[in-house]
Formats: sequence, structure tokens, C-alpha cells
Amino acid sequence: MPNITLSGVAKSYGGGDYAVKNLDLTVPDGAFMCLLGPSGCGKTTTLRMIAGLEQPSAGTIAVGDRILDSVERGLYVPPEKRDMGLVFQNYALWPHLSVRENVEFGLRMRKVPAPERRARAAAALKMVHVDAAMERYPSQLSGGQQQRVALARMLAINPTVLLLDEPLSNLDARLRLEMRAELKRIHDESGATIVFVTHDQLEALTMATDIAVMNEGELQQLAAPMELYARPANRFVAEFVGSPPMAIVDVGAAPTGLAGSLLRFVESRAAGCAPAGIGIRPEALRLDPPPDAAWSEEALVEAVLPAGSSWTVRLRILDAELYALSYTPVEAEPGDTLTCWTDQMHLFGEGGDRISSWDRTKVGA
Ligand SMILES: Nc1ncnc2c1ncn2[C@@H]1O[C@H](COP(=O)(O)OP(=O)(O)OP(=O)(O)O)[C@@H](O)[C@H]1O
Repeated sequence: MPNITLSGVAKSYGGGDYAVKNLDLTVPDGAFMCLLGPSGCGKTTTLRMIAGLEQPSAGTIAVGDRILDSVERGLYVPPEKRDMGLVFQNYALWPHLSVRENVEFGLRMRKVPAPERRARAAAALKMVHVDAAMERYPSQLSGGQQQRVALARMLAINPTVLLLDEPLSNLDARLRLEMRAELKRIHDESGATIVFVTHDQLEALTMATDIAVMNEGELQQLAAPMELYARPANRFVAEFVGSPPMAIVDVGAAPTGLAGSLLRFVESRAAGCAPAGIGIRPEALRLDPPPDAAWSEEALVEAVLPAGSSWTVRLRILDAELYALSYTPVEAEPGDTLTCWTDQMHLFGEGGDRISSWDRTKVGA
């Protein structure tokens, strides 16, 4: 299956507001692409346009040379002729069909002979761990089980493109983790192209080969997960990807407090650089002894949040609130003072774009 290409795609549901604005996006053949962004940013609309469930208001959608939508040329290919498997959050199973019959339904429509149908449905249900409930009806299943049946229904068809809209949202934490690994395995083994909508940055970071971050209908950045994390294009991406989030300290015209000391620190290393914001990721805010006392700041502990193998500490340094993520126990109480320091910073310009990143171990990154 060739690449899926969206060129200049926009969608308005009427009323002048655009849910998706001038989107150029290529989903490479075999990619696991996550569309990531906050609620209402246009992810679902984009996925529905790729599926053919919504028609764009402008632009072109193509798979290789085959045009699926072209507003300019008046072309539109309906969903059933796109050969794409869909699983949406509202996984509409047929209530009057058993789990097995639901999964077999798509195969029956494709005229797959009965014995093969049974075998493929059973294998797909086993993959999502609902094979024990094969003869039950959807109303007798939990929400999470229904969601997995919807996944199995799509997997049984073996489509070359899978379009998934928050398909793991109803699962508990453990099952979610299991299904993420399972989806990754399915992707690796099938070679299918997957487009996956999520607002959960961890889900995107753990599964995707490529992440398209969207905000207010616009693409903010398209990159591989680690690239996105290490070199966010702008403040929006920097703050959206990563948990706890990156703290960005604003540098005013006459910076005081932490902003002033960070700026002096930046200036001593990057002459002529005038950032409007300085970002520090929690894991880069260090609580161990600094290599240079001049780098350190006194921080007031506001909260310590232990999580078994890591400790998140909310700190206040003068006028700024920051998080530190430590993998060694933090024996501090709210109200205590800790010395912290950093050797990694992201510098953002006036408009919010990242102008550079500084990492003591990789100078010039
Ligand atoms: N059928 C519709 N009619 C009118 N407006 C719509 C329709 N569907 C979506 N919208 C609007 O388009 C914008 C984008 O919605 P969309 O569902 O694509 O976002 P999303 O990022 O998937 O959000 P969520 O994660 O909440 O599903 C929102 O402002 C939404 O209110």
C-alpha cells in the first residue's frame, strides 16, 4: 500500500470555523502514525476524512496515485471502496449478533467461506483476549470487552490500512498497556499502515513511528517520537508532550527572579541568544549535587509525589513553578528547601518557536 497523502486539506462544518486548516500530511507506507492533540484539535475529523466518512471542504486526499478526495476536481470515493479498517471510540457492535457473529460479519460481507471465517474470527478474538466470551451478546460484555471485540472485528479483515480513534480509551491501565504492546506487534507483523488518534501523549510516544501533533486544527509538528521529545518545534509541543510537563519560564524585558538567573546562565554560554522563554524538562531539573555551584538555585518544595520507582517533586523557585523527576528517593517535605540545577534547556523565541536547545553533554544540539 503506498503513502497516504493529505494536501491542503481543510474542513469546516459550517459557520466559518475550521476544524482542520490547510493540512499537509504524508502517512508513509507501513507507518504507525499517531494524530496527537488536545480535545477538539481536529484529530477525529482528520481520521474521518481519511476514512471517507467526512468530505473535506478543500484539498486532496490520495493513496499513492489514487485520489480519494479532491474538492477541486469533484472526486469522492466512499468509505467501502477505500479498503481501510476502522475502529472508532463508539464501537457500534450489532446488538442482535453474538461476539463471534459480530467479528465474522465483515468476513461474511467479503464472501469469505464459513470455515475460514470461523478460524479468522477465533484467532482475532484470541488476540484481544475475548475468545472466552465468543457466544455472548454485546450487552453481556463490559465496555472494555466491547472495545476489544471492535478491534477484533477490524483485525479479522486484515486491512492494509487501520484507522483507529482512541480504541483503548475504555480499557483499564493494565489492559491498555497490554493492548499497546499488542498493537505494536500487530503493526510489526502485518506491515499495515496505522493511523491512530489519541490525546494521550504517552500512548503516542510508546506506539508510534511518527507523531503528528495538532492544535486548533493546525499541524504543529510531524516527527518521530524521540525527535519530538528532544526537539519540540514550539512551546505548544514542548508543553503537550512529556509528563509531568516541561516548565517554561518566561523571560520579560527586564527579567528578574529565576528568569533572570537562567538568562544570565544562557548568555554565558550562547552569546547573542535572546530567548523569550526557557524550558526545562522535569528529568533535567536535577537534585543531586551540581558540578558547579554557580549553576544551582534554591527551591522550595511544594509537594513530593512518590510513584514507586520515581519521585516527582513540585518546586517553587522565586516566581516560577517547576517539576523535578527523580529516580532516587527524595526525602523532603513540603516547606523544605532543596538545591537544584540543570544542564539541559530549550530556548523559545517571541512567537513560541524553539530557537535552540542546550545540553551540556551535547553542546550545539
Ligand atoms: N459533526 C460536527 N459538526 C459540527 N462541528 C463539529 C463536528 N464534528 C466536530 N466538530 C468540531 O470540530 C472541531 C474538531 O473536532 P474533532 O472531533 O475533530 O476534534 P478531536 O481533536 O478529535 O477531539 P476529541 O479528542 O475531543 O474527539 C471541534 O471544535 C468540534 O466541535
